[in-house]
Amino acid sequence: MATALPRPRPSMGPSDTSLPTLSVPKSRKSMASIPSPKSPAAPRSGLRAPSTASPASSNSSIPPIPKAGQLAAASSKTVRKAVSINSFPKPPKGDGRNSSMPSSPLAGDRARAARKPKPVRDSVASSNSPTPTPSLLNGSAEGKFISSTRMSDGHISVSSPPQSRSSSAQGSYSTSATTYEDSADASGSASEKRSSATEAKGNVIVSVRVRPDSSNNDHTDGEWMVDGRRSLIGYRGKEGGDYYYDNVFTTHDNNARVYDHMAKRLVRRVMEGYHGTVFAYGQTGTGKTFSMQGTASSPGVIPLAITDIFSYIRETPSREFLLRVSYLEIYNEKIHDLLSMASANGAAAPQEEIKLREDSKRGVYATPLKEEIVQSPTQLLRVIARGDQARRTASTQFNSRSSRSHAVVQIIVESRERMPAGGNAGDSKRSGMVPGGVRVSTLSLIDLAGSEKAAESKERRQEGAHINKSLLTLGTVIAKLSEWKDKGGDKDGKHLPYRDSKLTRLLQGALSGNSLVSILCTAALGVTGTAATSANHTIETLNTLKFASRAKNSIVSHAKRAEEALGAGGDGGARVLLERYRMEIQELKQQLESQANKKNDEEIKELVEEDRVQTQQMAERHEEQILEMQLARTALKERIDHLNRLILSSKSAGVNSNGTMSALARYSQISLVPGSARSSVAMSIRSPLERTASVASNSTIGRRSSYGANMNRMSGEAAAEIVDADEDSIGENGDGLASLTAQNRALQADLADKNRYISTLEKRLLQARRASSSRTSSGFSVTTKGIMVGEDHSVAALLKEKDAEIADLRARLDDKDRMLAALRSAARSRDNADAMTEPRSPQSQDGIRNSLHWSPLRKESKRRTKSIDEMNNMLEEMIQDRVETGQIVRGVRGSVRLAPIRRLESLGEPPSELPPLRRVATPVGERSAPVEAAS
Ligand SMILES: Nc1ncnc2c1ncn2[C@@H]1O[C@H](COP(=O)(O)OP(=O)(O)OP(=O)(O)O)[C@@H](O)[C@H]1O
Repeated sequence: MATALPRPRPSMGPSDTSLPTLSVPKSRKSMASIPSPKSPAAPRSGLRAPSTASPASSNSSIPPIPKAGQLAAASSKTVRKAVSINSFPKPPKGDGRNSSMPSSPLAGDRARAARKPKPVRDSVASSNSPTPTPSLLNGSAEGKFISSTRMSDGHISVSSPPQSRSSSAQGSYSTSATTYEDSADASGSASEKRSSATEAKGNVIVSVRVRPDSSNNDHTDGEWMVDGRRSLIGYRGKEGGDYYYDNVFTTHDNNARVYDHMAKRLVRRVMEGYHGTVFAYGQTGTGKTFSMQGTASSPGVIPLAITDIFSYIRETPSREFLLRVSYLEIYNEKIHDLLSMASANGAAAPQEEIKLREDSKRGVYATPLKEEIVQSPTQLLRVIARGDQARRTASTQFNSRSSRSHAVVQIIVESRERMPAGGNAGDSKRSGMVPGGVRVSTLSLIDLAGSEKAAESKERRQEGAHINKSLLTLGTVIAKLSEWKDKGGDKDGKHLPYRDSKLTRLLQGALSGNSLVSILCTAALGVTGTAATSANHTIETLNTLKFASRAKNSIVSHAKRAEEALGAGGDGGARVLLERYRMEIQELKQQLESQANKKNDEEIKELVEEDRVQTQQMAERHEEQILEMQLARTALKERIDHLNRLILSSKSAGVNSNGTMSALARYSQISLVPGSARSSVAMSIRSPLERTASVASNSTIGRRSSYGANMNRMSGEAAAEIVDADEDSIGENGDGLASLTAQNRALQADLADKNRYISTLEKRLLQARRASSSRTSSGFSVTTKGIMVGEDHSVAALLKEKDAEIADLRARLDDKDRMLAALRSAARSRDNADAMTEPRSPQSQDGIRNSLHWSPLRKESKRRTKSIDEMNNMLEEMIQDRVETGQIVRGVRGSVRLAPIRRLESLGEPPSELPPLRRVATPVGERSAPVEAAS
C-alpha cells in the first residue's frame, strides 16, 4: 500500500526543511466480517478522505439542524462559560521558528484578550454564581448555565464556574486547576515564580473542531453558533448555551491550524522533557481520525507532530536524542500491539496478551509492547502507517470507515546533553536544560473510537458497547476528578474508577495531571436526516461539548519535567536506551582502547623479543665465529706442531739449530746401551699402542730400533759417524730444518730398518723354533695352531708356549745331562781306579786323549772311547726310538727333525723351510748345540 508523508507546510511549518510525504495509510484494514465500502472520494493514500470529498454520505447521517423554535427555547437559557486559558508555556525566546509559527495558545490568549470586547470580560466577572458542571453521565446538561451574554456579533459567551477560573495578567482567565511546575523556573525569585505560575497555567488544552457538512455551512447562524475567533460555540436550542474553549476550529480551519493551536507547543514541551497526551474525542464520523492522521494533502496532528519532533532535534545540537515508538489499540477491552500484529502480508500474527502495569516512574504502561527505534520522520511515519493497517475499522451508519478501537501512538523521547565539546552553553541555556543524565518523556497521540448510539449488526453493537463503556468511564473519571477537586483533591486517585476500562487505566497518568494534555473534541453540527436522528445527534454533540468543558475544568495538570536518569541502574535507568547505548558505546570504546593498548603492548613485546632473539642470534653467531676462529687457530697450531714434529723427526739423528740434541739422537743414545735394542724391539712388538702410533712415532721407534739394531752391530764409533751424518743433514739452508729430501731419506732409512728388523725377528723366531725342535722330546706337542707373524698377541702367546716347551726340553736335557754326568763320573771313577794302578800323566785331558792315540795307554783310551760310543749308541737308540714312534724324522745326512705333521701343526711351515738339525759329534761333556743353518 502506498504511503505518503506530510508535505511541507508553506506557512505554518515549523521548519524550512523539506519533509517526507505523508505515510499515513490510505486505507485501513477492515474487519473481515464487515464490508468496508470505501468512499468514492477516498484518496489512494489510504487515509480516509475529508468529508468534503464525500459530503453526501456524511451529511446524510447528520441529524437535522434544530428548528428555529428550538433555538429560541435554548436561547432562553444562557450558557456562560468564559474560558480564557493560558496554554502551554512559551517556547524559548530567540527561536527563529516562533516567527513563522502561528499564534500559540498563549499568544492567542493575548490576541484574543486584545480583541475581546469588554462585555466578555464583564460577563466573566459576573459569572460568580455557582454553576453545576454539565455531566456526561446524565447527558442533559441540566441547563446549569447561569448567564449568557449575546455579543455584539451575536455570539454567545459562556462563563465558567467561579472555582474554575482565575484572572490572568492579560485580563483573560484560566482555570485555577491548571498549574505548571518547571524545575528550572522554580529556582527563580518569588515574583518570577508568580509570573512563571501564571505563564505555566494552561497545561490542559481543550479544543473543539466542527466538521464541515455538505453545505459547507459555517454555522454562524441558526441553532448553532461557532465563533473561532472567540473560541466559542453556542447552541440556541433546548438546553442551549455558549461554550468557550481554548480553541474552536470552524469548518474552514485545516489540520495545520488545528495542530498549531492545540498540539504544537505541547509537542515542543515533550521534546523538552514533559509528558504530553493528545487525544481526539467525539461522536463517530465527526473527524477524529481525520484530525489526528489527516490526509496526504492535509496531514493531521500525528504527522505534523512527527515533523516538529525532528525539527526540534535538528535545531537542538546541544542535545542528543533517541526515539522509540509503539502503537497499540484497545479493541473490545483488549489491548493489541499494532506493530506486532502487522505483518508484511497484512495477516495478523498471534501475539502475547498485553497487560497494563503500573510503575512509580513510568506510571501505567502496557507490556509487552513492541517499541521500534526510529531515526527519521519517514521511518516513524511508516511505522505508524503499518500500525494503522492493523487497526480495526468498519463501516457504520455514520462512517464508512469507522474506527472500532481506541488507537494509541506513543513516541518515547530520550534526550541527553551532549558532551561539552559537541555543544555550547548557549544552547543549554536556550533550551533551559541543565546538563546531566538522560531525560525520558512520552508523547501519546490517541485516536479514540467514536461513541455511537445505534448499531446495525451485533458485532457493531458489541464493539459499540465496549466503546461506549470506555468512553463513559472516561467521562466518569473526569467528572469525579472535578468532584474531588472541589472537595480538596484526591491526589492518589484511589477513588477514581481508572480501572473500570483499559482506556481510562491507560490515560490515568494524563488524567491525573502527570502530563500536559490537549483534548480535541470533534463535532458535526449540520447533520441531516430524520428529526429523531437529528435530535439524537444534537444530544451527542452537546454531550461532547459538555465533556470538553468538564475535562477542561477537572483535569489538574501538575506536569513536571521528567527527571534525568543517571546511569543505567534501577528500573527507570534500565529502560533508558540512550544511557544503555552510551554505556555500551563507552564500554566498546574502552574495549577497543584496551585492545589497541594490548595490541601495542604485544607489538612492543614482539619487537623487544624479536630484538632480543636477533641479538642472541648475533651473539651466538659471534661466538660460533670466535669458536671457529679458535678451532682454526688450534688446527693451524696443531698443523704447525705436527709439521714441527715432522721437522724435528727429520733431524732426530742430530741436533737442532740451538745445538741441543734431538729426540731421535737421544733415542739413539739410549739404544746405544747394550741390549737396549732387543728390549726396545720387544717393547715395540709387545705394545700395541706403540705399534699403532703415528707414522712419526713409528718412524721414531723404527728409527730407534733400527738404530738400536744397527748399534748392536756397529761400534760406538760407527754410531758416532751416523750421528755426524745426520748432523750434516741439518737444513739445507743451515737453519736447523731438514729438507724434504733428507726427510725422505730418513723415512726410507726407517723403512729399511723396519724391514731389517722384521727379517731379524723372523730369523730369531725360526732359530728359536729350530732350537725347540732340536730339543723336542716325546712329550713335545705343539698346540699352537699357527704363528701370525706381525700379530703381537699371537707372537706373545707363541713365545710363551715356546718358552714352556723350551723349559720342558731343558728339563729333559738336564735329566740327560745328569745321566751323562753320572755316566762320565762312573767312567772317570773307573779311569781313576785304573790310573791308581798305572802312573797318571799330568797332561790335560786333550793330552790324555792324544795320548790315547800315541801313549802306551792306548788300550785304556780305547775303553773310554768305547764307553762314549756306548753312550752315543744309547743316544742313538733313543733317537731311533723317537724316529720309530714318528716323533722325529731322520734326515738324509743323519740329521733329525720333527715329524712333518707335528711341524706343520706347530709351525705351519713346510718342512723344507725348517733348518735341519745337523747331528754333530759332540765332545763328551758338551751338549750338542743346534747350528743355525739359515745363517
Ligand atoms: N474537518 C474535516 N474536513 C473534511 N472532511 C472531514 C473533516 N472531518 C471529518 N471529515 C471526513 O468525515 C469522515 C469521517 O471522518 P473520521 O473518520 O475522521 O471520523 P471519526 O471521528 O474518526 O469516526 P470514527 O469514530 O467512526 O472513526 C471522513 O470521510 C473524513 O474525511
